[in-house]
Amino acid sequence: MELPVKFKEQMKELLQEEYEDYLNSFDHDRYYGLRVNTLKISVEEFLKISPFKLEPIPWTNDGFYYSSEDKPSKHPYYYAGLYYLQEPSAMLPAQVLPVDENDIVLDTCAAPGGKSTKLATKLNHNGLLISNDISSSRCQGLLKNIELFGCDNAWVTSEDLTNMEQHYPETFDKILVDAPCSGEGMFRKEPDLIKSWIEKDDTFYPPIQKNILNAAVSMLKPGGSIVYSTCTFSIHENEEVIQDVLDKHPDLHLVPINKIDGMMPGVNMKECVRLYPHKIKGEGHFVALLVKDGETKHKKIRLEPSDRLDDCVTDFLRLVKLNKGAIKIKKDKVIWLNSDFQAYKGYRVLRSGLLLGQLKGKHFEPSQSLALALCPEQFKNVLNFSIEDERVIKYLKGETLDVKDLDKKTSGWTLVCVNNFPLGFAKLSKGSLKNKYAKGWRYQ
Ligand SMILES: C[S@@+](CC[C@H](N)C(=O)[O-])C[C@H]1O[C@@H](n2cnc3c(N)ncnc32)[C@H](O)[C@@H]1O
Repeated sequence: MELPVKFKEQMKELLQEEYEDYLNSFDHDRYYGLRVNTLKISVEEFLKISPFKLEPIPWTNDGFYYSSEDKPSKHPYYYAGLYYLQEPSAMLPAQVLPVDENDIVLDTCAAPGGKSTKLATKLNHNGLLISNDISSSRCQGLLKNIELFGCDNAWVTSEDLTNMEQHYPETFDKILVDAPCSGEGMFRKEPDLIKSWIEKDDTFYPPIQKNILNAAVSMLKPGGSIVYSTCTFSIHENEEVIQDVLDKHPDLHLVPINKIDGMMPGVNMKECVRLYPHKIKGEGHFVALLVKDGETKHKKIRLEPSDRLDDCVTDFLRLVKLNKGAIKIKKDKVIWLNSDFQAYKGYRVLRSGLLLGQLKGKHFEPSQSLALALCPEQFKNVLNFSIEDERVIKYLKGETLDVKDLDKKTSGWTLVCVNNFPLGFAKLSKGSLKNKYAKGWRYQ
């Protein structure tokens, strides 16, 4: 891999005698990481059923290295949302943010959802997660990952963060800013980033990062915490951005992040963490944790009453045991809400809570997101395949299946599971399974 001369000079100045070790890290393959979805399964239970050989990632409680020969994205457990595939160093920022279960959390630059899905596991179905990203195309992937993970307490929104600032002063208990950056830390994993690094000089990202972080800080409640992270080494995009926000907000201070073996402090900012590929088993990253002076208070949630529901929705809901919340109709969509968070006019909201399903004329079709947010005990009719059953992949491909050997009696809406983990819905009739697995989610 040919690194740009200017980049090499910068790294030499930054790393001094360690520079050669850094260059040698390019001779080593990148590392592959998987993070267990503790909304669906404990780490302990996952390790018992894991089809892959896993080795713990030292800085997370739920992350593991897997081998490049394994293909976890092709396994039915991936389709059941049991894990997220994430570069190991990228697991650190959300791990560091101290989320409490009833917090209102904002993930400012969230797509495709690596860190949001971790924040959702920390909330454990409580509180509220606002997962936002300026790019509406990247938000489609974010939405799918939020749904696959079975998050029922998340909003997915697509807004320039600096537009949100004036509408939500001191609103969020915890905020993550995983800022857009020049990506120097990912050159080994994604060599294509080198091209865009050459095109943009080092004055491009810092003003964007400073604007995003300062906007985020103004939306943070007193007593709240904020994590700023990038996957780059540039001091202009890391320590200088932190210094700028500290200068502008005297009520903000840095909190030291525990350094595990191989983690380095920030440059003249010992509280922060720098991850280098020659020091740890992962790619390059920077993480800072900041706290705003004061005391956070959780306000009591006042849910609006549910809307009047069509008979077809009421009939379907007799099959489901939902947790406490309000059911709202938005055009043809039926949504379950557990928060009283309000959107301002013009705020682009892709999802506000859990999509239960859609009205199609006089019929109600339950959604893929509902199936993934349930556990089998919450649905009346369940059809469970064993992990070895070849019909699992056929179901994920959208095929109609003969299931007489498993169930001859059930008719109507059925939750299809693998090893008791929901995959999607089907309609059963006399042992024949009419597939309702969402088209855009199918196995390829
Ligand atoms: C490093 S990526 C985020 C990765 C994500 N946090 C994850 O873990 O999967 C940075 C993101 O910032 C978004 N972004 C850039 N400028 C933004 C802005 N002004 N407001 C909100 N999001 C922005 C980009 O679209 C991009 O998806």
